[in-house]
Amino acid sequence: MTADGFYGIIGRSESMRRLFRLIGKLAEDDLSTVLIQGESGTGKELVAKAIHAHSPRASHHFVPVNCAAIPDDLLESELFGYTKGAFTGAAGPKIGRIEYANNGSLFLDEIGDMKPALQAKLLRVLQEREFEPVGGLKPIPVDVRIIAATHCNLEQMVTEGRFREDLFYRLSVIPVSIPPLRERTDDIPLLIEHFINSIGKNKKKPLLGFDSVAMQALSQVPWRGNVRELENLVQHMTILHGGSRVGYHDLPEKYRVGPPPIPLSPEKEPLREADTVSRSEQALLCSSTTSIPRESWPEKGVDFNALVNDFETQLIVQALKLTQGNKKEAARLLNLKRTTLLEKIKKKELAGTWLEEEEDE
Ligand SMILES: Nc1ncnc2c1ncn2[C@@H]1O[C@H](COP(=O)(O)OP(=O)(O)OP(=O)(O)O)[C@@H](O)[C@H]1O
Repeated sequence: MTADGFYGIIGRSESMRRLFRLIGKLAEDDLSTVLIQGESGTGKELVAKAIHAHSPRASHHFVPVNCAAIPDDLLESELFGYTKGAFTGAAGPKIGRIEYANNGSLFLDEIGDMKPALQAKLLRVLQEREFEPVGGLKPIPVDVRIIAATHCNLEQMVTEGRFREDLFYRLSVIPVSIPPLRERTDDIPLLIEHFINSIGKNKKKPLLGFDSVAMQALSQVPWRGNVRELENLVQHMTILHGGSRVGYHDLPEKYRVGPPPIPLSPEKEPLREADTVSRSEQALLCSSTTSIPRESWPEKGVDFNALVNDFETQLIVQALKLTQGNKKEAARLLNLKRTTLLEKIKKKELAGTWLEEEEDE
């Protein structure tokens, strides 16, 4: 496990750290079947690959099969293979993916889409550790670890009679659940940095980053497509804004949720990853102006000046919003001299587009 992830799975949030520890444990018992559950784009295939790579099976094949992408009538021969003459067109025998995965791992993605007849055949592989190819009579022994994944609620499908109960229990010996991205927004800055580097590697003008206002907005997005959606956004922004830094107004409309968030700080330099983490920790502190719970204090302490500066910025922006940009009135609300307020606005470079649009007294 590195500071930022595990086998290429990026994440530092508590839920992801728990997941990495679980994957580590799974390596100790490399026969048990694993069922990975998570919304689309949460990284189920990455997790399956990490389980394989961390296990004693790592030097053998990791064989992925997407049960939803292969037509029903082909899936059986893809998985189990066939003998010569098994059906019209079977001019010779063909090894199936189960046999190809012998001593390694078979990753059955979208297992919820598997038809009942095949579910029964798969159950046999799990119970007997052998199978018959299509058209074959002789069972072939196989030593394969099955890792299944689904975005469906398989338990519910069992209740509705759409998935075999016995197979469900066989598969879910070790259930692994990947949380959706909206429940681990702490990981967003780290993931963005990772994608900026990987997408920008071969680009003349890689993206320089996202400013703190854009980053704040992204932490409020529901991310229905999870990490895949975030990766696509970084790709999209690299094409449009390569060589510069993405601001709130550069984001596609669906990511500009609500009014422009109040900037955490007016700094202009690119947001480094380490800063990003402390900024989010600091934002948490900023939201509580009177008392700060003990557990919210970052281990390495806080940047007092930056926090006070951020809070001052928030107050000024709020006053300006309340007064529709009337600086005289905002100064009155803040009990500041008008000239003091003007100086602060200038120093903080707060004249963002939304402020400029407002009427100056
Ligand atoms: N934690 C992560 N760190 C780095 N990249 C990630 C992470 N999670 C997902 N990705 C990337 O997001 C994309 C989608 O991941 P993956 O295919 O593993 O998701 P999935 O849950 O299997 O999706 P689906 O259910 O749609 O098949 C991939 O490009 C993957 O590399």
